[in-house]
Amino acid sequence: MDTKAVFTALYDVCEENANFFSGATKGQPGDAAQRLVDAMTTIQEHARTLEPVISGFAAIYHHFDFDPHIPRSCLCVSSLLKNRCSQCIIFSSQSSQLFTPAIRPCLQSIAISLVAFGDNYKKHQSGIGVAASSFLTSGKYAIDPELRGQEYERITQNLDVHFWKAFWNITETEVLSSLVSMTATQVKVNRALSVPSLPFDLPFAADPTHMVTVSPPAAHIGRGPVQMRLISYELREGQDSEKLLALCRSEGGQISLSLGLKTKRSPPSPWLVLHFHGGGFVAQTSKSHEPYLRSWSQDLNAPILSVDYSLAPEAPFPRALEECFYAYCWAIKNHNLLGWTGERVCLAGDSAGGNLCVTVSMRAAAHGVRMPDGIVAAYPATLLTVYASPSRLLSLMDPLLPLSVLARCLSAYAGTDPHVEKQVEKVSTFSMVRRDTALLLRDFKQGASNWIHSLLDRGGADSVRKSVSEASLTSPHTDPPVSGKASEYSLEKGSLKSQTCQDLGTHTNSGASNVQKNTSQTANHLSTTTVNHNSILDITLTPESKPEDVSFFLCKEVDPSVSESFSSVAIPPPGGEEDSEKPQEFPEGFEPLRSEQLAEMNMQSSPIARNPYMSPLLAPDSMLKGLPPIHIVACHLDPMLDDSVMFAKRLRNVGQPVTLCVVDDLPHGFLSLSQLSRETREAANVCMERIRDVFTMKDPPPEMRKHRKLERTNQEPFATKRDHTPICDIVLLVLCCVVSCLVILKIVYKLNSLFCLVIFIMT
Ligand SMILES: CCCCCCCC/C=C\CCCCCCCC(=O)O[C@H]1CC[C@@]2(C)C(=CC[C@H]3[C@@H]4CC[C@H]([C@H](C)CCCC(C)C)[C@@]4(C)CC[C@@H]32)C1
Repeated sequence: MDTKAVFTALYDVCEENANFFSGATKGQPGDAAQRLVDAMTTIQEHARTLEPVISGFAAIYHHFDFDPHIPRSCLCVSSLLKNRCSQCIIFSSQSSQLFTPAIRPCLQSIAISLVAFGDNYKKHQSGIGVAASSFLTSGKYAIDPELRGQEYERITQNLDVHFWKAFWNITETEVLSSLVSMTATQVKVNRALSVPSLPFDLPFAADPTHMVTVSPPAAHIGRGPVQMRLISYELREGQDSEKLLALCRSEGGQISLSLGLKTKRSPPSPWLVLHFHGGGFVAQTSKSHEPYLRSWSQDLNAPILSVDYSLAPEAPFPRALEECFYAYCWAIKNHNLLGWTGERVCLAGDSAGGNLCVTVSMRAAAHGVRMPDGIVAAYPATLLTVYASPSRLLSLMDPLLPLSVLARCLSAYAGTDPHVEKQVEKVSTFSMVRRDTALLLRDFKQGASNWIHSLLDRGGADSVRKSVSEASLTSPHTDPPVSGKASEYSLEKGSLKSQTCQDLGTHTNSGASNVQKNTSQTANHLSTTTVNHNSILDITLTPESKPEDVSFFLCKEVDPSVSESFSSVAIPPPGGEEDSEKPQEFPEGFEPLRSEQLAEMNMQSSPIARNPYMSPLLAPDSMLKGLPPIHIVACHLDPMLDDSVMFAKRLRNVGQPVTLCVVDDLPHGFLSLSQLSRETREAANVCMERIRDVFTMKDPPPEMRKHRKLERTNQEPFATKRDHTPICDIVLLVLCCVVSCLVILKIVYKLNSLFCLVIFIMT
């Protein structure tokens, strides 16, 4: 990268903008324009102090490349800096400018929905009330980006994981899920299953005459059925068997099997996709991911079994892993019920689900059962520790997955979330919609008056905002942890420790690794380590354990080739001895811009996050060697892109078949947006093609080890499907209709009462 050119371009952009806003072209600058001019000058000053530091880094960037053809996110970040950073810093609400134009409106709509939802979160008792009120309040956020930015900041920094759970599950409400269903591919089989957790045997892969017992999930929340969903475009033999029907769970009256009596049964498919959904380990279900799963099922002509694993913070690590592994083994054992011959199975998942694909395979290897035939992981989370990387810096302005939210998901999954201790009344949007609709009109009135108030009076908007902030201060969600709870945390952690160790293996220490060595140094008195040649468990679960003082160290270990270059740059390891005393120093003259919002954010990840079953990027070579071929489909604007590149490099270095595809200009989570634009649909199709490769490939050819990069072209390379109507338009249309109907109903109701009164008086 030509750092000099980048900085020159940045100075020019700032200069141009400053000249423009300083009124060189049109009269006197106003207050807002003056702020922009000042911001441009500040950016220029900061850039001047940063230039030498970045030039130093530029000399070693290439050590982090997967290979020279895949531009690293360093480059992406700097090109963003060059082109758009000034815009983003100033217009926080415009961070969606980073993304491909087609999905910008969707991201903006999601951001508006988020702030409106945050505004009404906990204020209303009925689900429809929250929805209607959010819809009304969204008006003020749509027209006022600055207000939106402020509210977005308040929400992302202060609201806890239960808020994110509620918002991320919003598409599971009946209204939205029916809408999504209507626009998605229609499938013959869509069944929610509840598999009782009982131990069973599977053949030992190396010697099928021996059996391995698969124990049911037990960590944290005890034994309970494992939930999954079977999706199949065609009805296949076995899928309507008595045995499978007995496992069906009801989904609030929804028809889960749409077939007539005469529906033809196709023979079982030789392929099965076992899917683990994303959602930060804390939210979403197979239902939220149905749209793209249904279309994959059609295009791949294969059944898909998607696992609804238990979610954090109620069920932290390793519960989800245990359930997904159990579901994997159950599917192998019961292939005839799924319309699958048992031939090829591909694990597929996005984000948190990508993590589970890898860790389930690691577990299958550790247990000696059959391995999956391949893994397709979309923007997977492979390193769940807190350390900075260029792509992670993107999360500072990622509209879908901001840094504070990542940190919350992490502590929820690691079992260190303080909010889980409290009996929080959860806002389950799904159940709320059924509540008394009498609350609706009250909420509706309140929302409408807030909105009108905010439109008529800007001061009014401020007071609404203030009352929201005050409410959030007193809300149980944002209370700081009570000190008296500390002992309870350690108790809980203690139990987690024993469960995890017992469950994830009782190996002997036969291959000490550096990872283990380092973590033991960190918290020597309470660490529990069981290590053998193919598994490491290092669980240090103490409230006293130090923060991430080894993360930098681990970074170097992940890729030893970079350690020398790294040490030649003077970066102090985070949390080092000197560091813990002094605050972080910045280059001379550099004054970081600070948010006025007080954040309640825990940036210290528990040492459990370094367990390879949680952060597969930290697994020793021996554990990676047993994995099946892995196809990673990452994207440019993903905070976890660097982790994916490093993971792919590690796999390649140990001789594992791996492909890495980086999709341009799309955000983390593009699969969930696949119905919204051509670009996201193409990217989803790339994932599907990788799954097809797993099914059709005989042995991984040498070129598997090479990367592939998807360039966006003007032709439609994956034009297998018709264009869908953009779902957000439909959502908006339907919401408009619902609100208009309600208004009409109310008017009719009032007129009716008036009419009755008149009749009464007349008679
Ligand atoms: C300086 C850098 C320091 C970095 C320190 C980082 C520390 C933490 C490191 C690692 C921790 C990793 C933790 C776990 C990672 C999990 C990743 C992970 O699984 O992330 C997923 C979380 C859910 C989500 C955001 C996502 C994808 C798609 C999103 C969905 C798209 C549409 C959906 C809307 C609700 C639709 C609304 C429609 C409306 C009515 C208009 C939306 C937004 C729901 C949420 C998902 C990614």
